[in-house]
Amino acid sequence: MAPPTLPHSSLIPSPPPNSVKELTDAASLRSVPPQYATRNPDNTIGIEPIIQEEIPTVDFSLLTEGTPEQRSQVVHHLGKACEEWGFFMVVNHGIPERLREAMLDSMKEFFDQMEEEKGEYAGKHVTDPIRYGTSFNLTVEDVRYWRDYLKVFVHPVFYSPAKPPSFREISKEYTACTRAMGMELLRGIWESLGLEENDMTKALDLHSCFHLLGGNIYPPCPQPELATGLPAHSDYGLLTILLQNGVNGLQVKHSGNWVRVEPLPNSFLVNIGDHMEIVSNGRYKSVLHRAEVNSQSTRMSITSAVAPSLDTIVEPASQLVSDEHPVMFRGMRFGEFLELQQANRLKEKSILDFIRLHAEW
Ligand SMILES: O=C(O)CCC(=O)C(=O)O
Ligand SMILES: [Fe+2]
Repeated sequence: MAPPTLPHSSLIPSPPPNSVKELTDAASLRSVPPQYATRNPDNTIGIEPIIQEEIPTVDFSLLTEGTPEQRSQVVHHLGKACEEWGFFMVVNHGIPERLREAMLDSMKEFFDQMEEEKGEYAGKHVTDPIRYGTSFNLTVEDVRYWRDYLKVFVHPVFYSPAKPPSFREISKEYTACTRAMGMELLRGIWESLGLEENDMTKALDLHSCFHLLGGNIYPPCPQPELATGLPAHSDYGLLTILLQNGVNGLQVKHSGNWVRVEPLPNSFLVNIGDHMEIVSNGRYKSVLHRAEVNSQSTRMSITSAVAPSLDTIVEPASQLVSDEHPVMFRGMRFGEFLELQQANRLKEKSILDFIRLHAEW
């Protein structure tokens, strides 16, 4: 990939910044440093079109408070959204707007701290319960992505950074609400596969489910056409519930095209993760998504990944395996999958492909 043309002063070697925030706060940048130039806008070969399309919407209130007919309709709709998109918007979820705003504000306050303060959590390993960093995994990447992150384990054991002071209480409430929503969605999704709810809780040990709260910040970028917020990847969990700060940038892959996501006000975005693809024996596939950056506004997203317990060996549900649909994946302990995903380059669905036994049907 040809590097972009840079002004002479940018060629003086300097230590790489600790974070994109540090890089962009320090000076008014006119161009992106070479290691962040992950795209070549002149190379149009292989670039897929980006389109606008309506994303499925799920009315959560009908799942929890609807009549039996309404519930079965919404379960059917949910199943279709999982099968055709692996991605949907959730409306009427009942999580107060003040809590969503407070979570975004508190996450912003975390990123606004001095680098030394955040550096306390500069985790080395995926099993560190609080991990602050930049890009995806600097030890295996030779490029940098235009995002900083915070990842916090919030279940089965709840952790929180000590600062900002509001973080603990807000993230506790926020994660309890999103986990409850995630469990309800999982019940509906499981039902849409014709499976018993109890089987799911047992098979995936959901009482001890692994829940990770993530924060992403994508500061304004002087050359957004050269940089990438996050490259195409799937998430490892069962479901990811995403909230953004009103600045768009997420794209999902649908029927071979990239679709720009413009969420409805007050909605959450939900995507299917690799472990749903595994347990459903490939019926509901994890969706590729990526984040682009822009030159105007700081984008932030908060992710809640709900996953099996770390010690569960996840394999396809036996009820979904038949002569016609042979077993698609070998079983793997969820914790091991997580370590593999986090220790390698972020590249599409490469970790899922590692345990795949057959080509997709
Ligand atoms: O910021 C976004 O919209 C996407 C974030 C994401 O895909 C992730 O954290 O895995
Ligand atoms: Fe993701």
